[in-house]
Amino acid sequence: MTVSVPPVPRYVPAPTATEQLDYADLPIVDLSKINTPEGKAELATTVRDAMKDKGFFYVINHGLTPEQNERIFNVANVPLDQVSDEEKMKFDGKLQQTGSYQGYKPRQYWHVDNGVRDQIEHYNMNKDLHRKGHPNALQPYLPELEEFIKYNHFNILHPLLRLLALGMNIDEETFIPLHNFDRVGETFLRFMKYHPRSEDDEAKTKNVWLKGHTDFGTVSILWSQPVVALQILCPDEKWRYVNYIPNALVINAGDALEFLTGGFYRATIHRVVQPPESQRGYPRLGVFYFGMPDDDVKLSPLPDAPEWVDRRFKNEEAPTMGDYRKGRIIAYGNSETKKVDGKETVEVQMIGNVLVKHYN
Ligand SMILES: O=C(O)CCC(=O)C(=O)O
Ligand SMILES: [Fe+2]
Repeated sequence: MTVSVPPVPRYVPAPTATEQLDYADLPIVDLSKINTPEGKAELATTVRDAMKDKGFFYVINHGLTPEQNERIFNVANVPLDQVSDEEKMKFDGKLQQTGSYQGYKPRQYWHVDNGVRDQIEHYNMNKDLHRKGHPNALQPYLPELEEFIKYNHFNILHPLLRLLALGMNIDEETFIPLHNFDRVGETFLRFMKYHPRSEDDEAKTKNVWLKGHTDFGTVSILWSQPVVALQILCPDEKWRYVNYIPNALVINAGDALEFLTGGFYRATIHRVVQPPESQRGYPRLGVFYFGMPDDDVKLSPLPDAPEWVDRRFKNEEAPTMGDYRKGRIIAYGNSETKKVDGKETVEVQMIGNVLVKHYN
């Protein structure tokens, strides 16, 4: 980091889980290999296969040190822990009115299941940090957050988008102009805290903290943290845990990448459940960078994309990223979903012309 780093209270996460759990077997991508032509070619194949076969993979050697990682989790805790409820209300993002993730999402904003509402709080910052104001406690950290956002954008998101394009045998720059840093778009940084829940809530939701969903952008970057609770829906229809690798990133594709590539890459379904016994009673703090195309990008398959097998809409009906993300954000956890015949656990809703599924 080149900016000054003022002191920050330490965030101590839960201890590592002691249980043997059913973990998804996910590939590990060493991003430092991208710096040579041979390494880059090798990574393009690895990333393509990982995304197509598993839908999720880890990234290591992304260039930030374990100390920088620890620092960002300390800073992430500030807007959640060091800001009064009154000030939080002032910076409420009112997502379901604005269709935009900027500001706070308070607890109990979404319906999970059987009348139970969520216990998740987050603070979201647009890639352009200066588009909105921020709580007082966060002010000293804005310069380093700006650096962190740029790091995620240019040193992680863009390189991954290049590898994903190379993996399709198309021009490696294909996705880059769609993910401009300076254009209007929703790509954002999220600090997210899951608070422990009552036994009653766990029973009524069958331990589901965040319902199964696909992300709506192109590439989601999760900064790995120790509380094991994220699960992915595997091809054999079993939910498996994503394991914790210190200072790794967990990467997955969202709807916009599926739409732009005509289904070459598919958005992966994932959810968050109650952590195992050894980590119960602890909060779960997460740091995420959600990449998505600029608002005006039309999400129809690119000219170079292969024939779309499980087509989600006609090309001429493709939404723009702006309209699609607004629709998804406004509807999430708030509007009616319909159970799919014969499948108790799958619910659907229409976002414009796009059928979206939710899973329990
Ligand atoms: O908390 C996690 O690990 C995943 C969160 C998530 O899926 C999301 O915010 O879209
Ligand atoms: Fe997600």
